[in-house]
Amino acid sequence: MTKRFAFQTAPSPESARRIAWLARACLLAEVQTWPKPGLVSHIDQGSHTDMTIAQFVSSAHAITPFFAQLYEAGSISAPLSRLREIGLAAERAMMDATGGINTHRGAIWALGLASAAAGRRATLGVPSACSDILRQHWGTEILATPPEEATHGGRMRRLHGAGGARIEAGWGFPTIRTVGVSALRQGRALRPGDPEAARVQCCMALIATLIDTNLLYRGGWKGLRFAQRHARHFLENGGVGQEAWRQEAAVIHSDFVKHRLSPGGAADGLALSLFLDRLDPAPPQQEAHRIADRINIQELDNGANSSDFSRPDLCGDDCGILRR
Ligand SMILES: CC(C)(COP(=O)(O)OP(=O)(O)OC[C@H]1O[C@@H](n2cnc3c(N)ncnc32)[C@H](O)[C@@H]1O)[C@@H](O)C(=O)NCCC(=O)NCCS
Ligand SMILES: Nc1ncnc2c1ncn2[C@@H]1O[C@H](COP(=O)(O)OP(=O)(O)OP(=O)(O)O)[C@@H](O)[C@H]1O
Repeated sequence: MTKRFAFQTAPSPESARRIAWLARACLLAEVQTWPKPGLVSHIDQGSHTDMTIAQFVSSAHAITPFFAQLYEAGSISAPLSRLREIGLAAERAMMDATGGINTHRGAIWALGLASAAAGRRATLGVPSACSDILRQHWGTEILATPPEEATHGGRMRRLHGAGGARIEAGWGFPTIRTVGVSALRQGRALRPGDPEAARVQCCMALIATLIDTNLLYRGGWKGLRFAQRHARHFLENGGVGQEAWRQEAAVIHSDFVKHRLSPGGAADGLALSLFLDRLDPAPPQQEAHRIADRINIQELDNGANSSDFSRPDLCGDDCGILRR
């Protein structure tokens, strides 16, 4: 008999809010990670002259309610066209919050679809991974959607045949699941008690593996290979298990900045890895390194039970992501 989750009917608005808080916590944890090669953080702007951490924080807060909407839409099996409407509204909120800077477009897409899948799973009451639910319910529609013409990703698809964020989502995030989430858990095992180190390990593993359309756009194949080689070298030398891991990662960060390289796909992948790590069950052999298989209601509440997503008194880490 199939093992069932606690709720098998329509999930509650409270569950939708918790998913949204979790998504926001993952976005804030991503940006508050240093050194991430070429990327914006609380320490510096990386390879970006037009983005600061303040914009990422404002953007994360502005888009939070849309993850709840996507969860609710997923719970009633809304078609991709409906998810798209909500996703585009989230993009507009992001642009309003940042003064027209694209901070989280890829993240809205990835965490948004994962939120919808979590809603669908809650209604079905099955123990499947959200990424499997995404692939089974919306994968075909996602893969059939023509690539955007005007975006960097669309151009990279035409020029280089790179699949980018759309293909990764359509297949149920295979790279994020197999590389990102595993590296996060490996990082925790290498440096227990240092969650930032685990996030750096995850980011490096994704840079080493993804065909990141941001890297391709800014650096062409040469830039992408340069980035992958440096990240691979870091991991082969022991990753965050090295004594001087932070200094090593900082040198790579400076090299990326020198070449204006920015692995935005890996940044989004880090946020999504944190999200899926909390939502999807771990393979049995990794169980020992897991803190929670599913959302821990107590921890998520963390003193915040308001339905107002914009409350300034909430630090944003309602899920304890930064402490794990
Ligand atoms: C598909 C999206 C990502 C736009 O397509 P685009 O061609 O611009 O994708 P592109 O490959 O450039 O990626 C956009 C962002 O994804 C990230 N990314 C880049 N490469 C990768 C990769 N290999 N894997 C995962 N993410 C990646 C980067 O942050 C990048 O900036 C998406 O923004 C979109 O279609 N939005 C419309 C709203 C929608 O349909 N939403 C659905 C529900 S949320
Ligand atoms: N911490 C981060 N630092 C930088 N980029 C990030 C970070 N987190 C996510 N990203 C992603 O990287 C992308 C930004 O990259 P980039 O600035 O190259 O794209 P763009 O704004 O589309 O292009 P450009 O600024 O070159 O015109 C965003 O889509 C965002 O999703």
